[in-house]
Amino acid sequence: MKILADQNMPLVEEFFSDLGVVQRFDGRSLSPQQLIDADVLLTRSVTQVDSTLLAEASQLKFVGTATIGVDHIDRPLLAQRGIGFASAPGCNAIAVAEYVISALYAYAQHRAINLQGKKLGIVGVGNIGQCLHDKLAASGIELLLCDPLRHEAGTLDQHMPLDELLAQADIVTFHVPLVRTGTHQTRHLLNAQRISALKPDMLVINASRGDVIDNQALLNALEGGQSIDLVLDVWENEPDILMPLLAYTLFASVHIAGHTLEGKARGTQMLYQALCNQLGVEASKSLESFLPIPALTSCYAEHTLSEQELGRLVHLVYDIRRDDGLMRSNIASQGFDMLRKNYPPRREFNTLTVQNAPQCGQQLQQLGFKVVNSNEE
Ligand SMILES: NC(=O)c1ccc[n+]([C@@H]2O[C@H](COP(=O)([O-])OP(=O)(O)OC[C@H]3O[C@@H](n4cnc5c(N)ncnc54)[C@H](O)[C@@H]3O)[C@@H](O)[C@H]2O)c1
Ligand SMILES: O=C(O)[C@H](O)[C@H](O)COP(=O)(O)O
Repeated sequence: MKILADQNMPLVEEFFSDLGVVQRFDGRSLSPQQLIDADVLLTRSVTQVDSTLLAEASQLKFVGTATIGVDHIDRPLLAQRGIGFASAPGCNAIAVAEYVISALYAYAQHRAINLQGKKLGIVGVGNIGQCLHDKLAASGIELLLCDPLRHEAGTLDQHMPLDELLAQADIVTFHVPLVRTGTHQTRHLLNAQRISALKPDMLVINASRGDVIDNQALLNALEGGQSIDLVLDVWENEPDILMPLLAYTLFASVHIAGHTLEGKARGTQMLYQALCNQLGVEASKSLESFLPIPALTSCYAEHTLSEQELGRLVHLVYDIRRDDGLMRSNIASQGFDMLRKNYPPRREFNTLTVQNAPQCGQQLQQLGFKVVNSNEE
């Protein structure tokens, strides 16, 4: 069996080599000819899987994308051709939620403000939005939620319509899928009209898909003097992004919010499990055995942590300013895709154990850290 896999997908050989021969490809330049004798295609978000790409793929039995987003896959086409499909829902939800939390603490430090008492609007309360909500539940930040689909389905009581949320929130973060048409279209959800109505100095975070915010309208507003704090991980038209927008961002990154080692590895593991399931073989391998030991595994809290100290702990594991610096300093010389390819290792909060933290243990645990009291060791 020939398994074609994106070169930026980790651990493919470790998981899949017992099932077939693994061959790697460049996700942006995969051609229909490369798929002629492929049985399995494993992609990331940069490959458009459509009728053009699959024109000569007569042997293809399975397509997997090691991502949460599926807007790059023509799923009706796969169903029509009887090709099995799997994505990796939730694989990097923790990573994206922790990206946002790192952004929040860095923003608070930058503006010399407290997050406690601020209102954070979460737009899209699926795997990522819910994970962010749960991590921040004991933070003292007031959480406003917007998800009309969950509200209509009766699974979210606390829903607030988007325009009301934007009027009330101090910070808004987007976690919706990219939907290009229909009643719940998310393309340009934050459009020129909504941008112009934003409260002064509002913090806007986008780690969903670039097209969710009208980038040109945002740039026009900023060039026109509107004051918005911006954290952008995703951009319209990646990798050829609207470069002038970069200068107006507080923190910017190259679509890496989900790229913890754990998040990417979980994506590969989920595709391995789905393919094993389709083939009717046992999925015997697990990612725990493949992940390296983190550099920092434990620290000691002497007393209850203040909000600023909590921020320092968050940034000990992941500081968004590292990624902002990487993008700002290197985008011109290396380009968007090369920075993504060479993204340095990043771990999740639960790789750090905080000892002796009884007073703030609940908040730390909720954020995702491991907590032990000294007398429990
Ligand atoms: N930056 C990154 O690295 C990165 C990583 C992972 C995922 N993503 C993006 O984030 C998106 C969300 O991920 P998820 O795992 O939470 O997906 P999900 O499907 O679990 O949740 C999305 C939620 O958005 C809601 N929604 C849909 N349309 C909406 C609208 N118009 N207004 C408000 N809510 C709406 C849905 O009802 C759903 O609950 C993905 O589709 C992907 O595009 C980005
Ligand atoms: O939808 C997702 O899961 C993310 O956007 C994903 O992490 C994108 O990263 P890529 O697949 O391009 O590496």
